[in-house]
Amino acid sequence: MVVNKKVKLEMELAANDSSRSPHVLIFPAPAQGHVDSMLKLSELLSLAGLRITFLNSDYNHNRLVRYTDVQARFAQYPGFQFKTIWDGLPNDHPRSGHEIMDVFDAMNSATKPLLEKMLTQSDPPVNCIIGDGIMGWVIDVAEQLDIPIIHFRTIGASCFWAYYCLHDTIEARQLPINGIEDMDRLITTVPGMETFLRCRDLPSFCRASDLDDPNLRLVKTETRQSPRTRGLILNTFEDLEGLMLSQIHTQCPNIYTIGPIHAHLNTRLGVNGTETQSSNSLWEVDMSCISWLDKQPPKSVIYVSFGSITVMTRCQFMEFWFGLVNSKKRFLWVTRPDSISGSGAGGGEIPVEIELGTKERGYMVSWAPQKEVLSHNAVGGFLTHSGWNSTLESIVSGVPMICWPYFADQQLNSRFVSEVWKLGLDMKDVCDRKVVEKMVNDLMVERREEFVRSTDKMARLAKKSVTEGGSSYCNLDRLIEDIRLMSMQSYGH
Ligand SMILES: O=c1ccn([C@@H]2O[C@H](COP(=O)(O)OP(=O)(O)O[C@H]3O[C@H](CO)[C@@H](O)[C@H](O)[C@H]3O)[C@@H](O)[C@H]2O)c(=O)[nH]1
Ligand SMILES: C[C@H]1CC[C@@H]2C(C(=O)O)=CO[C@@H](O)[C@@H]21
Repeated sequence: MVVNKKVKLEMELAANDSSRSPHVLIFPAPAQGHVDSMLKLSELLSLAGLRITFLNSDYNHNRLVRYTDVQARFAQYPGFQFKTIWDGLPNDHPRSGHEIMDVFDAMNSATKPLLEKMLTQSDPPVNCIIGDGIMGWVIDVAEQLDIPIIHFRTIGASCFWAYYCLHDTIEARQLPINGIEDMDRLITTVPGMETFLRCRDLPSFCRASDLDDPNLRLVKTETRQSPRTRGLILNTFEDLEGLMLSQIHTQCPNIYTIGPIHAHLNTRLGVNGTETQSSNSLWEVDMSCISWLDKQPPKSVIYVSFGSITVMTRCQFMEFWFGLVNSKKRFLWVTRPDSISGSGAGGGEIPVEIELGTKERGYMVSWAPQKEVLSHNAVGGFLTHSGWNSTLESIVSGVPMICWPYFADQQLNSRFVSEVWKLGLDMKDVCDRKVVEKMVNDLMVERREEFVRSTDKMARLAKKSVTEGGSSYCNLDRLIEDIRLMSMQSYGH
């Protein structure tokens, strides 16, 4: 965006006058990975003096205030406020596993009219909306009320691009996938990924045999909405996803890569990554694992966590458990109370060798301070579901990964981790104790040096991007300037 001298002067004046500074509504999809990164964006913009309303679902907000200090933390920003809205689901809906997908239809019908009303009545008026890129319907509301809107998509650029190309992939009849035998076929319709993207690496929704599957339709259609907005914010950095970003650029000319956002926030707050991180968790954080880690030798522990949505069967859980114990490596494992599905969820007999091995070398918690764990000196590997935030947090901490993707973008992220960035191993579509044992040993011992070379390098690049003069640092400054400019144009609205 080109800013002339007069506008620049007005912007500077507005920046010094908080009552004139832009009022931005930030609205994430109601899930941990979205709330966390968009709250971090809110803090970054609050630090720059913008007035922020963070719109959270009632359900998640109750959990956020119960388990964190967000209210006290954000009270230091006079222009910041929380507002809440109904996500359209009953309170007892699980909101985990594949059932999380119910929220998108529910929001479209129940939340949309509530948002319209809230925006119409907002005092001060909202000058700019930063909406979650998976909820395209917010653009309709913004357009109707003539409010500028920017998208924030919380997944990586590579998955965004694969979603964007779904129309072409379907048109070229490369989907649907024809059964298990077809999983290793190369997909050639995503420019930049022709040589390594197999059917099994496509986002999980592409596994549907029916091309009208509502989840496939959701990601395909919503991704194509972003060019309607004033810009696209992505939690990534140039050195990681430059090639895919240049592809996206052909469709969305105004991209702001500002990630890794957790590291970026640390830079702007002037704290280093080793200090205790403030939490935006929707679960109670169990800090006891840090004292346990303090007693373990350097780089000896594999950290195991499958994020906030993954659900697995009891049988899969036991394969992981046996694999970890049999690897003879130390492990710290996050097992959310709602993470085991099906008839075995209530528990069962635990073989004695598993119990003993865990007592000797393992530690389990229901929710960990993940960023702190990953930057702890005792942690040498991460067995992850490849959620985008976890992937970035591991990259910043220089920790190699074993990927066991569950759904959505995770199947694609894990391919990039193993095949493109060489930051670890991909265990997708397999859940077998022998494979777990072997991969843990490969990551922690046999192939350690090779992975550490790449993880160290990428960690350095990630940190560089969020230090003054780095690409993400400059892009955030540009975003702030553009929001000020956009808002000036919409004053009087
Ligand atoms: O014990 C834990 C476990 C996780 N986390 C945090 O929870 C977040 C999890 O986010 P992510 O790794 O992205 O996984 P999901 O919670 O599964 O996130 C959803 O949202 C992401 C962003 O869109 C997508 O990439 C994922 O596929 C999708 O499942 C991370 O910041 C973790 O640090 C903790 O703090 N403690
Ligand atoms: C529940 C998932 C469906 C798609 C969303 C998403 C995206 O923006 O594509 C990423 O992970 C999820 O949390 C959402």
